[in-house]
Amino acid sequence: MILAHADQATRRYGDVLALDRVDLTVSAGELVGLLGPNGAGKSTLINMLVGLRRPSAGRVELFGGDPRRPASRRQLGVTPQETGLPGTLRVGEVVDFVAAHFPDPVPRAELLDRFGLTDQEKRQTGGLSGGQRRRLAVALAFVGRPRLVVLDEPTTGLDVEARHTLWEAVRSFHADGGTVLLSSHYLEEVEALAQRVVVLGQGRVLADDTVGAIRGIVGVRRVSLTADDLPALPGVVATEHADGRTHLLTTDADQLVRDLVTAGVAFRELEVRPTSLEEAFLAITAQGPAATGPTVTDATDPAPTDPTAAPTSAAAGGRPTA
Ligand SMILES: Nc1ncnc2c1ncn2[C@@H]1O[C@H](COP(=O)(O)OP(=O)(O)OP(=O)(O)O)[C@@H](O)[C@H]1O
Repeated sequence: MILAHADQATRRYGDVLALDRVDLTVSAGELVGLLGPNGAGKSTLINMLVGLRRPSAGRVELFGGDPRRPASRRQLGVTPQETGLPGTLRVGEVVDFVAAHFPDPVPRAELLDRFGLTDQEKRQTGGLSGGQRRRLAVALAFVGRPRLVVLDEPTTGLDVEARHTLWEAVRSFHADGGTVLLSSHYLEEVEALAQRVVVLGQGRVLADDTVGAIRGIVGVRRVSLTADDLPALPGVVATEHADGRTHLLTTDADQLVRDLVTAGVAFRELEVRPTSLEEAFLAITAQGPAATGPTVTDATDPAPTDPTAAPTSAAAGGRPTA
């Protein structure tokens, strides 16, 4: 059963094309990670799916209806990127206030325990730390026993322990049959939680598949070496320089090494290793519509334009992204 659906959803803010014909389907029981750099369109997509924004073109559906209708949102729990809490209310009171809107809410003590907030129950929310406030905002998405929870960067500002507590809560919700869509900058978060990852870049879906499949399809390798001078080399997705070493990201490490030898490069300490999901993700993003990898430094080669190049086929190899 499809719980949330975007069909060619497009959103403009004035001249800014924030989302460009995005297709996304979230089915019951899935835990989907939405990954993308700043400004990729994650919040815009989430806000449209939960009824906070209207698409400029295309269609969005929640539980088979218009997300802007309250009836469509009854079984939804949301934590937007930014939330305001009434500063003078105590944590327990805020939970009770939200719980009062639902027929069968999670008991206060159980919810606070699940999110590591038991010790804060009697404190006014205005006196909480940023991380505690964030945890409370996320906890509130679960209070009404929703079928679908949508979390926009839920762990921003949380320390490692708080992040792990929150992951456990999300996992247990999912294990009990809940459906989750969460956006994140943290790749380890998506790897730790999600079965499926949708990569957004510049308002487009660049890839939609399992974490493993995306890494496999992209197949980016990191070729590290020390060399005084490097010519332009084909097949290099991105180049980084650090501590006197050059790191070349490529989808064909064997060919790159052959090219280095053919070009007569006097390299030392050559090392080839697989990349993390983060590097694979950056490689996909770097080859999005305008080829602007967010943290890839000093890309010396233009992104390949060959439509069969690996990152493009990452999109084609996954679920339909056109
Ligand atoms: N209300 C708005 N008015 C004008 N432009 C907007 C508005 N909201 C978002 N945008 C623009 O739309 C694009 C997508 O923004 P969005 O917040 O959806 O990205 P994001 O992937 O959630 O980014 P981040 O990771 O930084 O939260 C950006 O270029 C942003 O500047």
